[in-house]
Amino acid sequence: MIRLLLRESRWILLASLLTGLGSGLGGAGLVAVINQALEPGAPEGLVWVFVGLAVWLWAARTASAFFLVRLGQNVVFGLRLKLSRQVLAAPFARLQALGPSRILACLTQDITNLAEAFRWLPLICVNAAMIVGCLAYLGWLSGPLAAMVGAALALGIASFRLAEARAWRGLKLARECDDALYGHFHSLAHGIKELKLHRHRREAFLGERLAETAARYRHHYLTGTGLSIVAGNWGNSLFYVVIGLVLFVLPDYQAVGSEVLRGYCLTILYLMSPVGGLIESLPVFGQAGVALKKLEILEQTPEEPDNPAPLSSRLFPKPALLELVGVTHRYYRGEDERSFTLGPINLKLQPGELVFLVGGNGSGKTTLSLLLVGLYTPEQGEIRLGGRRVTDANRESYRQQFSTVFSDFHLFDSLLGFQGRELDAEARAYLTQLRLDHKVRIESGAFSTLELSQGQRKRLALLVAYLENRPFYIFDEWAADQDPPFKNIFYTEILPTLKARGKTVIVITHDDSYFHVADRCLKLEEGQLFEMPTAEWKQTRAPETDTGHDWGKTYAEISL
Ligand SMILES: Nc1ncnc2c1ncn2[C@@H]1O[C@H](COP(=O)(O)OP(=O)(O)OP(=O)(O)O)[C@@H](O)[C@H]1O
Repeated sequence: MIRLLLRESRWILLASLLTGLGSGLGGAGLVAVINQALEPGAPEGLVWVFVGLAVWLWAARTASAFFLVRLGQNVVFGLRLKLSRQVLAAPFARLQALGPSRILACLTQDITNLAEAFRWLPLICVNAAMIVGCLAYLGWLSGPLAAMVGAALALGIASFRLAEARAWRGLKLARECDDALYGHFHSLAHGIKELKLHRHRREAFLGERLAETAARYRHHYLTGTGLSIVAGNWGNSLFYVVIGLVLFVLPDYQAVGSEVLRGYCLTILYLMSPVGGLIESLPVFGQAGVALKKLEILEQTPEEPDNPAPLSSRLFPKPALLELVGVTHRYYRGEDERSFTLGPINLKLQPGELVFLVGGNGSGKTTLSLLLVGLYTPEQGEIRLGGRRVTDANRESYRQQFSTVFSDFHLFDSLLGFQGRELDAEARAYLTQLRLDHKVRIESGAFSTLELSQGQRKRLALLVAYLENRPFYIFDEWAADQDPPFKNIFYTEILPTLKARGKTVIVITHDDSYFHVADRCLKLEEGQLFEMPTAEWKQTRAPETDTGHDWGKTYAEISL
């Protein structure tokens, strides 16, 4: 963590450490002054030294705390952005393997634990400086007495180190439970309907899952922090042993004189507060250490090369032929489970082609679409666009050729990443066409609401895809949530219009009554891709539906 701090801003750190040290030494000086004031015949001007030291202590403590809190927040801010960037730069398959719960736990819990440690950091510095100052004063009072206190401190530290490994293990196990807890909270938030409607399921979820994991967390956390507290307090109590020894057991030390003994006892009692503060902070730092280790999972995730080329200098020609040559993708799972392999896939998609992709559940349609858009990297074979091979160096640019609405799409509350003065007007025209104008308004690129039905949300996602205006479109079962009139509009107006604009459109669908709309129908069976014979799908007829709509005309009017 210190390395992290140093990297962020070594000058603020240095300033805060110096002021922390100053405040600690000021505290020790204050004890010396108090001790002197208690002696008969204390010098007259001592009161001004006392006032000066008190003011200095206040100023140094405030400055040190201010510097370190600021530094801590800088680090937390930097870490939040850095880790979010790292998540965005990690390969999609790796993020899928990590799972959302682990990523969320890192981005929230671990950063919070680090922030908590930074909150404690100023106190640690002040306390450490105070301990050093008090020890120096003790040394000045009596060398042998200071050696005894030093020995008690060393014994305390050694016993803490003995317990530390087990304490660390407890905190680490507690942190592992965090990942599972986030998974349960995710189920709680997203499965609320299913849990409310089924009493036994709800009780099993609460009792067997959530409570069990939360109890495991509590057990490991208490083991971790409990050991730190016991070992730390044992170290602190050693000071009483030292005071008792000197006052009642070792007569030689009584020979040093009552003033020295009083100063000695006073300083030790004063010393116990900073030592106690240090002990209290140890579990917090233990947790921060565990958090840093966990964050390494994200930090060590390989990054995809970022291609900063502006969109105007696209690497791929338009319109372009998209080719998949011997492309495969495999999901690796546990030894005992059957793994799924897609491909080898050989496929050519011409510009302006409208292609339907069909197949049973689990046949590999979504996997193929993830390969097509460049979110998965082919394990074997290659993808070519306009004759140019897609590689790590140009994959980022390649992905910018696709507009998608996946079945698990996400809607942002505004048109992020879009520019242009006509944006609102264009978006509003589409809202009207998508029959959403009575539900959603768009102001400065922001949607007034996302509280919509699933079918309406999908229409909004379609609107975003339209505005993107890219050469390739992929819709994953888009029409599944649409009412019959709008399903008809989608297949008979929206898709042909996109085709007419020269877009290559891939539609994953089970709507066999609309297959005739397509130029080609591809079928996936257990990861193998076939071209369906035209006779099998060209005869299909759409159900009679009056839409009262002319999408093609509107689309042309809005003119992307
Ligand atoms: N992230 C993953 N990890 C491991 N296996 C996966 C993963 N995603 C999908 N699979 C497996 O790959 C196979 C193909 O899945 P895919 O989602 O591509 O099918 P699909 O044709 O889109 O199915 P559906 O019509 O149900 O959406 C399935 O057997 C599935 O179990």
